[in-house]
Amino acid sequence: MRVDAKDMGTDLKSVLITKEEIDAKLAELAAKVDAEYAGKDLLIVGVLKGAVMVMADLARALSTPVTMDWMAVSSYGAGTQSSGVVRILKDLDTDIKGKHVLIVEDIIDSGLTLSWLLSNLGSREPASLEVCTLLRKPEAAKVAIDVKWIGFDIPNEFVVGYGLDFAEKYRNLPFVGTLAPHVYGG
Ligand SMILES: O=P(O)(O)OC[C@H]1O[C@H](OP(=O)(O)OP(=O)(O)O)[C@H](O)[C@@H]1O
Ligand SMILES: Nc1nc2[nH]cnc2c(=O)[nH]1
Ligand SMILES: [Mg+2]
Repeated sequence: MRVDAKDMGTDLKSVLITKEEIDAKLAELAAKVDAEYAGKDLLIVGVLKGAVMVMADLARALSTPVTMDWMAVSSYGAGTQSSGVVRILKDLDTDIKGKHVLIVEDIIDSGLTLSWLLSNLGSREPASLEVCTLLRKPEAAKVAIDVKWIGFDIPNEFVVGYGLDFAEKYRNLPFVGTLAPHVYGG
């Protein structure tokens, strides 16, 4: 069965990226990651909770054997504005010193979460540290963070689905969509 915007009642405004487009993009990204880490041990680190779907599908699209770990962070801010102050809610289970580490994210928006993660994980002396994100918004393209693999550059709209939530809902949609204004009080 195929879920589309109509199955969401009136909550969704549109489907921005279909499941088929996500699958094709992840296959493309996985081939690049495979090529980069051929013959190396790779640890992929997912940032909870949004990156759960990307981690699960990217990992299965890879030919490279990987180990997987997770971090959960919360960023403080006033209202919807992120301040860049980040707190670790769940740290990695493993020591990454000397390991090849790939951070996997669902979305980079202001880039503050990722900047903080790169500096935090970078200080643990991994052999290498790179980032793969499914989505990137225009704000992030302006900040100087080195993101090696990007799935889709998307417009500055609030998106949900495929791991991304609004008030913890919509994470299990198989596609990425935009919300109708009435859902978020717009
Ligand atoms: O570039 P930024 O402006 O920092 O925003 C991106 C981050 O925000 C979202 O996570 P969130 O903190 O909402 O938690 P979640 O993954 O549990 O939904 C998303 O999954 C990224 O981790
Ligand atoms: N769900 C969701 N979370 C975000 N965090 C930063 N940008 C977004 C977005 O567009 N959607
Ligand atoms: Mg997240």
